Amino acid sequence: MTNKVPSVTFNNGQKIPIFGLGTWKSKPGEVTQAVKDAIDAGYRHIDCAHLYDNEKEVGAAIAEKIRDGTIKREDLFITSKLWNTFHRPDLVEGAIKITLNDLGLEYVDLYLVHWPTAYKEGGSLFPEKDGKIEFSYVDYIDTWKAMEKLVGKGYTKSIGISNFNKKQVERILAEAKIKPVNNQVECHPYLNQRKLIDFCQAHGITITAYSPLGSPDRPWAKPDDVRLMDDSKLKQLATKYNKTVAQILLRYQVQRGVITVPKSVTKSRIIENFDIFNFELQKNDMDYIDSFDCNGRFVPFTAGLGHPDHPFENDEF
Ligand SMILES: NC(=O)C1=CN([C@@H]2O[C@H](COP(=O)(O)OP(=O)(O)OC[C@H]3O[C@@H](n4cnc5c(N)ncnc54)[C@H](OP(=O)(O)O)[C@@H]3O)[C@@H](O)[C@H]2O)C=CC1
Ligand SMILES: CC(=O)C(C)=O
Repeated sequence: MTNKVPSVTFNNGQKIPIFGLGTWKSKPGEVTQAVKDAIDAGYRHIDCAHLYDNEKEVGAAIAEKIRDGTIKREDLFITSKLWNTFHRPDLVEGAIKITLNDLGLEYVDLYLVHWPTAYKEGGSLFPEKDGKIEFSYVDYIDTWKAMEKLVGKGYTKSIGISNFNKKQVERILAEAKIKPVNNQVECHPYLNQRKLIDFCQAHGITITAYSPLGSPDRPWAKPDDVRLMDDSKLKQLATKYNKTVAQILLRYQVQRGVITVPKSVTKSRIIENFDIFNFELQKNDMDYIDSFDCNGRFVPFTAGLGHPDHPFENDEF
């Protein structure tokens, strides 16, 4: 295995390792060990969010790996995300301070607006009334202006967006003093996001692929749902390259210049997923994988359905 992870350069000159560890659904009791295992394996990029309810335990791993001399803070790239209940501009600084306090850090490297859709502020992360999510209608442009202030205050090196569609990215670009550096979106062969990637990259916005393995542990998965990692065409490619399906899926992203953050709490898989920098998919196989696109979303964001800013309801991409 090689520890040489290429990086991608943002429009502000900051570099992000093209490969990192996802932490959604990683239980507080297992994520500290997973992050330590990942750092020991060579990962230097961890993808976090207030929503994941485990930032304290991620922070404990970071602190331990700094304490034992494996890494310095500046060797790491830490991303976190502003949750939907904190979109009101006066809540944004408080939200990042909670995250920084939980992670035990003075700054994050990248802070993303998690979704363009605001929820009712103040209480539960999924505020509900009569079985429906209670929305708020804060314009994400106003949220973005508050995000911009976080950079000047040193709480984050860069700011970006997540789950924003083309029209929403265009609106941000038209208003921004600081351009987003990154749009983190679901991306894998069944939803290859070619159009959104081309659009964002043309405007200097990098893409991070979330759920690159098809998120088999997503809470709403049903037993007979399609499983990306069971795809027979991907299995054939894995055999051809003497790699696993997961490694083919991850290599596909990094080879097209897309940052990716697979989640695992299993040490052997954490090591396996990282072992993708010593082989190359042939151009015809990259094109073949591109042809699997079928607008297949594993994270449809039903908790935002009906919100005027829902990113997947009305627009082509
Ligand atoms: N911005 C956003 O809105 C979103 C961001 N994300 C981010 O992206 C990350 C990754 O996406 P996520 O949805 O978690 O799903 P992934 O596609 O990364 O899949 C994770 C699942 O795959 C399993 N797995 C990992 N490696 C292997 C392997 N080599 N072989 C077989 N199974 C494997 C894991 O199991 P195990 O852990 O048991 O090993 C887990 O069940 C998230 O954790 C989060 O950080 C995700 C969704 C939305
Ligand atoms: C996992 C995640 O980031 C969601 C559902 O917003």
